[in-house]
Amino acid sequence: MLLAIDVGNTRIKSAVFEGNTLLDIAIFTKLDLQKNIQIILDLYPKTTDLVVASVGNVDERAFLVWGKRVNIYFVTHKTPFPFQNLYATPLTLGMDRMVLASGAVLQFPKQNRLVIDAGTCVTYDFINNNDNYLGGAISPGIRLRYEVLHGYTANLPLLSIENFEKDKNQDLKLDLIGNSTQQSIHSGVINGIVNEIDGFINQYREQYPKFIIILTGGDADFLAKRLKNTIFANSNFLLESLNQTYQYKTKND
Ligand SMILES: Nc1ncnc2c1ncn2[C@@H]1O[C@H](COP(=O)(O)OP(=O)(O)O)[C@@H](O)[C@H]1O
Ligand SMILES: CC(C)(COP(=O)(O)O)[C@@H](O)C(=O)NCCC(=O)O
Ligand SMILES: [K+]
Repeated sequence: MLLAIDVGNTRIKSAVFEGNTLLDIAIFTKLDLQKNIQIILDLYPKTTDLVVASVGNVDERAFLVWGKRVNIYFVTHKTPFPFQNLYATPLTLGMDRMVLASGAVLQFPKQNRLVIDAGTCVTYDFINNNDNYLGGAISPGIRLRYEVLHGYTANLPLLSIENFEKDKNQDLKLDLIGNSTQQSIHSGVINGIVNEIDGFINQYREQYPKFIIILTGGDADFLAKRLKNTIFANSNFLLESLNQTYQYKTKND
């Protein structure tokens, strides 16, 4: 059994795998890291490997306490990946984006792929049908958008997706024309991000008529329902990709 750990900028996501089968998931913050890993390893004593990919500021040493019990592997730029990295600054490419690209290549062979990860940031990653990683884009995620509007102005309140869902009584429809400060902010953040993602997809389509789209990250389900483009959301894609990247590395070392 393998425990995959994805350290993002907001949360830590972890999953236990038996081969390719995902058995369990746990999401927690950095403060609860030690406690939660201990709980998972006690629940799944057959875990032999712990694989970590991080873009957050968690010290690698936090994991080493389990070094006697399991093999610990940190995914790095030296890890073998199933694609050629054409990013002009490959060493600054986020480890999460590399793992997503890896999962896209391993799960969807021989096609153009666009991976959209809506987490702290929204990241776009494009890997073409020759398995060349080309790059993509980075923009602020939903929570970040709400927070900067409040943090960098004198008069805007701090709102969130939770206010939005409560205010709108889970209604999927969001007014284009916000008729209050609150509704204007929700329109700007939610309509803004939805239009951004649909707009990106449409622009990619002008250059690449055919590609598959993978939408993942903490806001994937929320966004998938609202996009004009039909997209299958898989919140676990990064964790699944981490498991597959480790299997690929084991075969190619
Ligand atoms: N319980 C939660 N705590 C924090 N963010 C959440 C939660 N549920 C959903 N989200 C959304 O998920 C996003 C963070 O996604 P996530 O994939 O965990 O980010 P990261 O990988 O950058 O840590 C936030 O923008 C927020 O809107
Ligand atoms: C862009 C990111 C901050 C996204 O982080 P996340 O939203 O997944 O927490 C991360 O992938 C990162 O630190 N990247 C380094 C820069 C780059 O990928 O070019
Ligand atoms: K992201």
